[in-house]
Amino acid sequence: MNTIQSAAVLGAGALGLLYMQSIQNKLGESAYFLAGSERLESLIKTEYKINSQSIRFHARNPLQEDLNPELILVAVKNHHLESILPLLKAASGPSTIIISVLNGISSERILEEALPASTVLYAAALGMDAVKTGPDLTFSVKGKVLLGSRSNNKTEELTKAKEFLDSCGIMNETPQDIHRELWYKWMINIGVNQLSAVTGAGYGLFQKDPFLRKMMDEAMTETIEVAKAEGVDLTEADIKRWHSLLATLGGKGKRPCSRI
Ligand SMILES: NC(=O)C1=CN([C@@H]2O[C@H](COP(=O)(O)OP(=O)(O)OC[C@H]3O[C@@H](n4cnc5c(N)ncnc54)[C@H](OP(=O)(O)O)[C@@H]3O)[C@@H](O)[C@H]2O)C=CC1
Ligand SMILES: CC(C)(CO)C(=O)C(=O)O
Repeated sequence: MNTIQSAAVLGAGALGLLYMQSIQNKLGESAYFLAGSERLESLIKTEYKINSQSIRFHARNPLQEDLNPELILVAVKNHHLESILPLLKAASGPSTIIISVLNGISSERILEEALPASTVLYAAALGMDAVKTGPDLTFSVKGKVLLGSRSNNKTEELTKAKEFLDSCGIMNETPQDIHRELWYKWMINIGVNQLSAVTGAGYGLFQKDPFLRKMMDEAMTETIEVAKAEGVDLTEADIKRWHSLLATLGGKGKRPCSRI
C-alpha cells in the first residue's frame, strides 16, 4: 500500500491550523489549504502564530488547477458545509480520502452524497482546547481523531489514513464502532456547547461548578435517550468517560460554545 504523499485541509480555523501544522511538517509544499479566490491570497500572505511560534502555510485553488490530493481533511463549521462542496468536488477524485472533523452526526453522509467517487471516512475530533483569535492559535492539549469506515471494517483507505495521521504525529484511534463514537462526541457537544453559549462558561467552570455540571449531565442524559431511539447504545458510563476527559482540558478563558 502506498503512503499518502499529498494532503489538503479545507478550513484554516482552530482545527484546520492545528492539523495543518503537523501535516505541513511531514509533507512540506505537498500540504496546502484549499480555498477559492476570495480567501486564497490572505491564506498565503498571513503569518499565523501557533502557541506563539510564527508559521506560514501553502494554499491552492482547486477551481483554477488540477489538484487531486490523496487526502482532504474538512475542518469548516457545519453551516459552511454546503458552500464548500464545489471546492471539494473540484479538488477530489476517485483516489481521494476525505476526513471530516465537523461535530455532529451528519457531515459524512452529506459528503458521501456529494462526492460519490471518493472515499469518505467517518471521524470525530475530541479532547483539544484549541482557541483561534485572529491569526493566532493557542492550545494546551491537541486531543485526538477518532476514525473509522462506514462499515466499521478496517478498509484499505482507513489503514492508509491512520498510517498517515500516525506519521504526522496526529493522535488517533480507530474504535470498534465509529458511529457510536460520533454520537458520544455529539452527546458532549450537546451537554457543553449550548450551555457554554448561554452561560459564557469555559471548561474551568464546567470542571468545578456543581450547578453547571448538573445541567450538562442532564442535557447529555437526554441525548442518550435520543441515541437509544436511533439504536445507538450510549449509556451513563459515557457521561463518566466525558467527565474524565473534561478534567484534562485547559480551563482558562476557554469557551467551547461555537463549535457545533
Ligand atoms: N475547535 C475545536 O476545538 C473543535 C472543533 N470541531 C469541529 O471542527 C470544525 C471546525 O471548527 P473550528 O476550527 O473551531 O472552526 P473555525 O470557525 O475556527 O474555522 C472554520 C474555518 O473554515 C473557513 N471556511 C469557511 N468557509 C470556507 C470556504 N468556503 N472556503 C475555505 N474556508 C472556509 C473559515 O474561514 P473564514 O474565517 O475566512 O470564514 C474558518 O477559517 C467545526 O465543525 C467544529 O464542530 C470539533 C472538535 C473540536
Ligand atoms: C470535547 C470538546 C468539547 C473539547 O475540545 C470538543 O472537542 C469540542 O469543543 O468539540
